[in-house]
Amino acid sequence: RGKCNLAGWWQNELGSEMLVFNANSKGNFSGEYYTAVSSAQKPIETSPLRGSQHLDEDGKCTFGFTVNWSKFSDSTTVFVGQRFEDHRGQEVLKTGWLLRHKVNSLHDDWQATRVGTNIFTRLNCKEE
Ligand SMILES: O=C1C=CC(=NNc2ccccc2C(=O)O)C=C1
Repeated sequence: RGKCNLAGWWQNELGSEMLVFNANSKGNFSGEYYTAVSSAQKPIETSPLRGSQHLDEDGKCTFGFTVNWSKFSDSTTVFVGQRFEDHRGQEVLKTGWLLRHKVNSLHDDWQATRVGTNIFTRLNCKEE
């Protein structure tokens, strides 16, 4: 597992957490996303994520992954980004995302996709 190992626990600035499993030899990985964002205070449930990363050895791999918010709402978020180490050597995932929520008619398609950015940092307190 080279320097670009994304496996483990991450947290974004919204307080959402995700557990990423080890990528296979093709760079494909899966994981579980625990959103801090949900209208109703539903019990924290996990949403599945699936993604793909580059396995370059310099530790600055690019990646993308999709979160299916199946349990919460008929919507999907795709994240795309890159791993960096900051000046303190802390790992950071700089990402952009698109959130698509289901709309009932083609006429509403214009308002169905939101865009934003997220920064994920490692959650060291959690074990595997
Ligand atoms: O039912 C839902 C629907 C959409 C959601 N979007 N979360 C996000 C969308 C973009 C970036 C981060 C998050 C997050 O949850 O951290 C979460 C639960």
